[in-house]
Amino acid sequence: MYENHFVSVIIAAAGMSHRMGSKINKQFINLKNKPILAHTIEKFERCRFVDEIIVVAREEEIEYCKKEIIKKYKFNKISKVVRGGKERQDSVYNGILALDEKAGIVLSHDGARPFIKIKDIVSGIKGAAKYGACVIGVPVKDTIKVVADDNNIENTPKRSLLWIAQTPQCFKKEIILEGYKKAISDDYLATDDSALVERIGVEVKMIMGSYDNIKITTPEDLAVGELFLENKSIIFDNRKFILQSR
Ligand SMILES: Nc1ccn([C@@H]2O[C@H](COP(=O)(O)OP(=O)(O)OP(=O)(O)O)[C@@H](O)[C@H]2O)c(=O)n1
Ligand SMILES: C[C@](O)(CO)[C@H](O)COP(=O)(O)O
Repeated sequence: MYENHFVSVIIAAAGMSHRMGSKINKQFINLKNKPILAHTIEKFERCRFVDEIIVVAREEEIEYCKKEIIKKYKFNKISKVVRGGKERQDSVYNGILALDEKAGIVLSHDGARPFIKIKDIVSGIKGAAKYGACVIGVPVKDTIKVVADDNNIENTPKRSLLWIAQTPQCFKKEIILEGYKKAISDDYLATDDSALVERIGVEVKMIMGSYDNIKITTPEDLAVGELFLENKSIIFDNRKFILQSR
């Protein structure tokens, strides 16, 4: 609970892992001997404000998920495991339909983002309570180009305005519900939840997160992920910088 809001988290884990090119769902691949999805769920389990976690899994993986992730790692905030849909948006919507009736704040999170920090989850929950809608993200470091089909560069957006949207994306329940209902009635598909809320005219705040909250998408992300879990530190300017603080 956060300030009388019941906090629900939807973890989307029902993708096909096409870009990983793996036979098994990438979320069941081990990083330091623990499946990626277990690393992810653990962060939300350990966040004291989180009341329930709904895992969205592929229908054929629901039983595996219950046995090899939830039971094995003794997670006890999981209220339901529901089946996913064709797109991430369909999967999150199935999670929304399964929310506890007490839900007041709803977070959506990618099962494939295991390095989320608890402090950033807390910022997201507080942001949703304060503003109604917020997204955890980081400013881009590179210059971004808009490129046409023929590879010609069309334009160069001003970098200082560009942020990478990560998850969790955090909303008051009625706001995310309205965004999803409108998207469904308009047959509108987006790659994140915030876009559905932005298009109904609700302001969404961007909240500074952490650069290590990467999405495990392609094989090189696994190597980076293993490195993060080493908890290696680098020292410069008499400051200690820990690659991933847990
Ligand atoms: N129909 C879908 C598609 C994606 N996801 C989840 O949404 C998150 C972000 O998606 P992404 O990294 O793109 O995963 P995949 O869709 O599995 O990857 P790909 O596009 O390479 O197949 C992942 O945790 C993924 O499991 C989901 O629950 N349901
Ligand atoms: C929601 C998301 O993780 C924000 O960066 C991202 O949009 C998911 O997109 P994908 O196409 O499912 O990788």
